[in-house]
Amino acid sequence: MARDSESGFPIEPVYGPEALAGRDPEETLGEPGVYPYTRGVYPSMYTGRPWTMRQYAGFGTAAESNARYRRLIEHGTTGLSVAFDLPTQMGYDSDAPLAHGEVGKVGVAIDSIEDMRTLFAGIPLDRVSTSMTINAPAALLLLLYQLIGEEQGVAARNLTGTIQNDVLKEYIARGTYIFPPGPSLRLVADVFKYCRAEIPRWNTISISGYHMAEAGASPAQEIAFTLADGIEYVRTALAAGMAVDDFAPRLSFFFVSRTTLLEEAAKFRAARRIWARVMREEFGARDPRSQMLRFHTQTAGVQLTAQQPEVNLVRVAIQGLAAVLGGTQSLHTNAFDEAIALPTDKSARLALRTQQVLALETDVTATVDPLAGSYAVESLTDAVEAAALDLLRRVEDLGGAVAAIEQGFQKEEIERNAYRIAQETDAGDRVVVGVNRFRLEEEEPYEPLRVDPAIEQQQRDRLVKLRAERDRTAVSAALSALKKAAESEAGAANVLYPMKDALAARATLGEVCDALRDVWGTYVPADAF
Ligand SMILES: CC(C)(COP(=O)(O)OP(=O)(O)OC[C@H]1O[C@@H](n2cnc3c(N)ncnc32)[C@H](O)[C@@H]1OP(=O)(O)O)[C@@H](O)C(=O)NCCC(=O)NCCSC(=O)CCC(=O)O
Repeated sequence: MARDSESGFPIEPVYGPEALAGRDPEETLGEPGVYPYTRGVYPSMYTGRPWTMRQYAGFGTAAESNARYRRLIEHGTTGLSVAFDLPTQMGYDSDAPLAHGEVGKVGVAIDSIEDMRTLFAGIPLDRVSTSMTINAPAALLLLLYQLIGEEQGVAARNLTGTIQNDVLKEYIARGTYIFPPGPSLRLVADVFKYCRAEIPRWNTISISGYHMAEAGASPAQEIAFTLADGIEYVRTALAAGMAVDDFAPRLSFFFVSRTTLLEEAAKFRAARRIWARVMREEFGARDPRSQMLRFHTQTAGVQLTAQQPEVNLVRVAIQGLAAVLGGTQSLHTNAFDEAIALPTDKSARLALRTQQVLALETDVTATVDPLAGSYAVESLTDAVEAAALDLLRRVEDLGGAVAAIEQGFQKEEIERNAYRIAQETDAGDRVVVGVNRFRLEEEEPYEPLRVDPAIEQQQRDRLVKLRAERDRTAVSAALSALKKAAESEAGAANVLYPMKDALAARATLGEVCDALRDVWGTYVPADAF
């Protein structure tokens, strides 16, 4: 009997040669590093360079997070990935009333250039690439990074990294938006232009399906809605006057990896194929790099269990393997205790060790795209692709990603799938080891890491000092210049230049975001749910 895939199509008990019959291998598979990139974006893939081991981390103060990054580098991580606390993500200083109780909780608190300097102390920005999970205030954090690079003597053209900067999925699934879609997209286009001129090796956006998946999206929904957002960003940049090959090579993506290894590997392969075709056929991209879907993967946090947490080590290894078999460029493997609390030093190290075992002890990195030609995997790739294309068409029929968001389409589809998963789990049809099968009478005790609540006061004290020391007139002049640029028509002035001056004059994150809020207003979602 066929079993249903996570995307909702049947998986046959047996696939045979008929699965590959009638396919044009050039068109569907190609060579690795060649259009449509089904087999991976680089000809040599991991035989040339392993994926980047990029563990998402950050909590408490900049000093504590800096210590964690240095330890991760010592243990062999090959890229950094910064988690910011909620006030930073929402554009508020640590002493804002709305920040109370949240400072340093889910990531590091960054109020100004001073915190940023501490965060990267002793970390050579010309040798490490850094991802920053920041969306509405992405431009600010990028500029702070550039300013710290300048202080270290690293030219902007040599900086490498990624800002998430994907505000559309914030409206759909993640929630840290500030401004309405119009000005948010204008800011994204300003970032694309700024990076092209000033920080050309920077990945200007990480178009993310991960959070939709965590909210319950199926694999097909995850890639369809993410690629639809990608298409909207491409249209935005084109409308702002950029040529497609001037920005598309620096678009990047971010997906989840679940324990359903075969379908996940198929999903990554299908996503690459769809994107390559869209970029070439719909947008006329000629530069091969514009057609390559490069992506980061995080193992599925939502599949981790608080019960018998050590079982998560096994899950993460399988999920990580799926990402590698799918050809990821960069990977975060979750720590086994993440369903309970922030990872401890030891669990963070174990998570990294999982990647090191995959890269160095297994043979999956010895040959490029080892799954190619598998009857099952090629069939699943076609099936995920077909399901995703169908959803992409529905988004287009609604008028594109933003119009669909405003009609609540993606959210509703995702919630429907989340409900299905919950029902199947409750009924025991979907097995979760240690939760609805093979339970323990009594769980073993576990001592989680807790963030010190005193951090909020420390950040407030730093802000009082900063505000007393800096040149107040220079700060308000810089903020006025920023507002003026924000008031101008999209495309007339790039807000990043005055924003950089304000940050260099030690304006705080909250002040810069408030200046933009004054001009652009804030987004209030339609009350559909
Ligand atoms: C493009 C990626 C995906 C990966 O970039 P990387 O720099 O790591 O890898 P890369 O670009 O593939 O490789 C680095 C350089 O080596 C080259 N290179 C790599 N492999 C090669 C090969 N086999 N042959 C030849 N060259 C190769 C590349 O061309 C590139 O050079 P050039 O540079 O010269 O081209 C980027 O966007 C990225 O790092 N993203 C990470 C996103 C992230 O960590 N997000 C965390 C979100 S955490 C979250 O959101 C979840 C929780 C929450 O809600 O908060």
